[in-house]
Amino acid sequence: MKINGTAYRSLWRPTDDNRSIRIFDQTRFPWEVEILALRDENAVAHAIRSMQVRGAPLIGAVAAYGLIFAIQKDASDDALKAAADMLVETRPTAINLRWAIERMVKHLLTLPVEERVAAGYAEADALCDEDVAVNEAIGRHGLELIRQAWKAKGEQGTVNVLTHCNAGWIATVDWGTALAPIYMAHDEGIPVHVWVDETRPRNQGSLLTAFELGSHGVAHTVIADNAGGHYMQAGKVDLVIVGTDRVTAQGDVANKIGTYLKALAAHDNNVPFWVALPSSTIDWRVRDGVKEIPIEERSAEEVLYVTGIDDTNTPSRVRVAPPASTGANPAFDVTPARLVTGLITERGCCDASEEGLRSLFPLDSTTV
Ligand SMILES: CSC[C@H]1O[C@H](OP(=O)(O)O)[C@H](O)[C@@H]1O
Repeated sequence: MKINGTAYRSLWRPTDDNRSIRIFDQTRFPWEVEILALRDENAVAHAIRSMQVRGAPLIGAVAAYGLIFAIQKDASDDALKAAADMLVETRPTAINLRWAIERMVKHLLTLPVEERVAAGYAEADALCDEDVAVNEAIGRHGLELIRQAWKAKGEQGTVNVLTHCNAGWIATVDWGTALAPIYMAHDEGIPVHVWVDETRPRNQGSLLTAFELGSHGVAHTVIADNAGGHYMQAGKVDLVIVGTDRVTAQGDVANKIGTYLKALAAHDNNVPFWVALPSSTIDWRVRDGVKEIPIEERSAEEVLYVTGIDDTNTPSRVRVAPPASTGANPAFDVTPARLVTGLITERGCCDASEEGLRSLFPLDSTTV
């Protein structure tokens, strides 16, 4: 997608330095567009932990290259597995990280040591290209939902979509998941408006989703996380589309903290609640998301402080709780499948259930 009229992916290999990758430092958005060069697995691990790079599919893709940076030094089985373990541990909830690393390790272990670096770059490049194609397909399938909402309104007014956190192109290699249908609807001329949950505590909504939508010219309004239910009650939300970090075999959805509360409000107000995901986000090995999905606990400082810029455009960080107060910061929650209208995948839309998922991804077509 574009930033200031220039087309980018959120991750790329520069032609003049092909043993490195480039990413945006997403902690600087929207105030600055800072590009980081990564050429070492420890720098990749730091970028993921510190959320310079974030978003389930994107952290998987970046970690894939981090694995190659490690085996450039030592491509032995033990070194490969040690680097894989280190990178997988950087963030526990998004299954795409583990999926990408396991895909790379499985491929590289079949090869002689001397072939692993070149083959690794080829596999990571392929993984990125696949992510772009998959997300474009998600966009096309999700676009149909927005078209239906537009028709249901007699093609009058606007289609109002609420989204939580950032599941846009900067959360993936390109296009995004939840935002891909919105971009396509906008480009098709459907008047779409997005309610953007600010998404405390790191404000991926107000800082990243609003930045993305504004860059693409999509109408949007930033709202407090707690306002979504109010707008649903007022009939101002036609559908909710969010991303996800892990979907279980029975359709439970892990996503940014606050998603569960949005799903409850949507269910109470009969607002369709859709979750957009590539199949790399399905974890076929777990069923009960509430019991089985590890929820990342991040620093309480992310809750106790807010980061932004002051009126002099100076980056600032202000405390929003008494000095003596402690905080807690679970980064994700799990929405039970019963609250999910459906899943938007690269192969189409399906119910949030094992039957629904298997209708699109039969057992023989997936790695269990
Ligand atoms: C397309 S995956 C986006 C998903 O990842 C985000 O988490 P984080 O910003 O912490 O990496 C959020 O849960 C989004 O829904």
